[in-house]
Amino acid sequence: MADTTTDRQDGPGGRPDEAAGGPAPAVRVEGLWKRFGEQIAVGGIDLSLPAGRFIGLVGPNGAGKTTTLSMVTGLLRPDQGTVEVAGHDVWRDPAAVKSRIGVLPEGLRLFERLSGRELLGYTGRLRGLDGAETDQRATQLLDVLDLAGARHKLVVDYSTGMRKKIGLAAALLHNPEVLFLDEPFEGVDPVSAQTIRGVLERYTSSGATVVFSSHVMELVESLCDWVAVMAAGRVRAQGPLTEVRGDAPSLQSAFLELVGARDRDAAGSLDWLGGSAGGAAPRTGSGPRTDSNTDGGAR
Ligand SMILES: Nc1ncnc2c1ncn2[C@@H]1O[C@H](COP(=O)(O)OP(=O)(O)OP(=O)(O)O)[C@@H](O)[C@H]1O
Repeated sequence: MADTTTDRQDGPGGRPDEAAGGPAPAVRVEGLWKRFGEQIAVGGIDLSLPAGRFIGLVGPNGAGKTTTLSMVTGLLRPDQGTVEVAGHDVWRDPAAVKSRIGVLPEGLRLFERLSGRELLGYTGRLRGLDGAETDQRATQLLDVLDLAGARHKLVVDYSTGMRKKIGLAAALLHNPEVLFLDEPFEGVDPVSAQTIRGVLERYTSSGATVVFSSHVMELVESLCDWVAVMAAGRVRAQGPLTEVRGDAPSLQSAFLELVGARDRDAAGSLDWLGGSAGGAAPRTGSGPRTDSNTDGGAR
């Protein structure tokens, strides 16, 4: 399992000078801590995420991904540690960082009473873009993200997937250097997921950086060329995808091993759940069920 940031693998957005130690990392985190009462959400992590990559931040529920992304993007103050994004200290120079990043946070809050088009117009003004530029970019983003037909609909009436897409459009409008996405594909149908994917690939191919969190290993494996694995508030591995995966048959297997979940057979104890093994007889009537199955049928 690797912890390297310099050994470039082929993938979208590759920069040849990186291997020579060229550009600064997109994100550098040192000794980052966050506690909520007794709970250590993030326990002193170091991260160095290279620029120009498609980076996946993965980990089981409660691993500390959202807390980390919130601290990295200036939404949550760390207890300890430093964060630099695009060479600027997030907590000492927040304006410099915020002008260079786009964020699609978890539990995205939007201005619900604006239409999608108005939301982008407002975002453009907040970002200091001139009207004509905002108009052009907004029209293109709405079109590419298949929201043109819903541009006059109020955001409050958007579906989950539409909200993700308008949030992504708002995060991309000012063409940030680094884009942070917390679970961007959650609740998104396969067609919209493909659209989002295309937009992100286009974005990284011009040298920009995407950092996104996800639980879906297949997705991370197919999209990312660099991954960081978190569990219980710590970073278990970080590096090029191929190195983190190592000899494992898939990122999923490597992930289960890294987070220590391989031997868990929690479902085995639920022997009352579902049918019996070997194709249970369908339940009929209201009589008692006979469970001859003793190995759980869940494996
Ligand atoms: N505001 C909060 N108050 C108290 N505890 C919190 C708070 N935010 C997060 N935590 C705790 O910190 C830990 C890390 O949570 P976090 O949301 O960062 O994990 P995650 O990896 O994003 O999880 P998931 O994949 O389920 O979204 C969890 O134990 C969580 O309960």
